[in-house]
Amino acid sequence: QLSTNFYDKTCPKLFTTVKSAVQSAVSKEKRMGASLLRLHFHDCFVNGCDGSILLDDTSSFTGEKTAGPNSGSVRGFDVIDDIKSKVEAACPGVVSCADIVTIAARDSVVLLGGQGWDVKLGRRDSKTASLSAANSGVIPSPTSTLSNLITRFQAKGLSAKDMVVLSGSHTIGQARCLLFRGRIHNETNIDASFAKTRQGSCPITVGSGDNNLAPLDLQSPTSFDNHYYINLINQKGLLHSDQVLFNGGSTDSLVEKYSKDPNAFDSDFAIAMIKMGDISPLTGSNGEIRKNCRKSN
Ligand code: HEM
Ligand SMILES: [Ca+2]
Repeated sequence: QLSTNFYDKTCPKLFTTVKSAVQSAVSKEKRMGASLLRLHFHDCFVNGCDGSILLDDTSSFTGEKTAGPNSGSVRGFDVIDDIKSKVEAACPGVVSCADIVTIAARDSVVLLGGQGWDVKLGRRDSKTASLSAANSGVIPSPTSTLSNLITRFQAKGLSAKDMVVLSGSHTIGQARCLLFRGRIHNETNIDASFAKTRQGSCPITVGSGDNNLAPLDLQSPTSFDNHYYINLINQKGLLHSDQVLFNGGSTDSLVEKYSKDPNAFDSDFAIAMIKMGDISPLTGSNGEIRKNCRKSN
């Protein structure tokens, strides 16, 4: 029931408003484009794309922000607040926070050199959020096996191919040492000089340098390109969950394809992002249009 023209009459300036706000955020800090893309993923995988991840804790519920996969990790809430206030000024009470996150994710990809796609809109916002839902394992862990990743995505109606192509998001952004320490110190399917370089700012000792950052794509961490797949072929995936996509298993051929064909990556990415954005939206009289993305009306 989502549609690309949902706000054409009610908020004609929506797309230009969001785009210019994302542009100013990304020009201040390129990584923010990655953070906004990831925010959409983590929203959609927990109870659907309903803006639940944006809610602050209240006396009646603890939300998703402090969940394992999100705490100290997801970013971009201030940028969403900024976009929301500009959208509210243009068309008060009309556009959901869930849709703003969807558009901001697309605009981020485009600003960093990706292809873009027509986003479907009409999602409404949840009135609540759940810490336990966000901690229930629906968001895959970076230590996942390949079959685990496939299962997690299948549970959301996404195929193994969608999973491989959406993982290409790791062509931008950063990860913390504590999430790739095991890989760079203990695994053998890793390029030796790459491992050594990463070890330099991520010591083997647990608790030491945990929050030091490294780019998910060593070649071009602020360009949305297909280098992620080329890295995997060269055993330079940063996360365990990255390298499992090219490790002698069923997804090797797709990784090879995207490493050679950036256009196929761009167009399959667009298709998969639209699919991800379709996960269990609230529509009709369900949910609400939040005035403030951090709290229910
Ligand atoms: C396939 C399963 C996936 C796993 C296991 C995974 C895991 C991770 C981890 C561990 C990080 C680093 C977090 C930190 O250091 O705090 C990360 C970052 C990131 N992920 Fe994923 N991810 C997956 C899929 C996706 C998908 C589907 C998207 C988007 C559609 C995505 C977009 C990103 C982006 C853009 C970043 C960098 C964020 C930033 O720099 O702020 N990831 N991911
Ligand atoms: Ca959600």
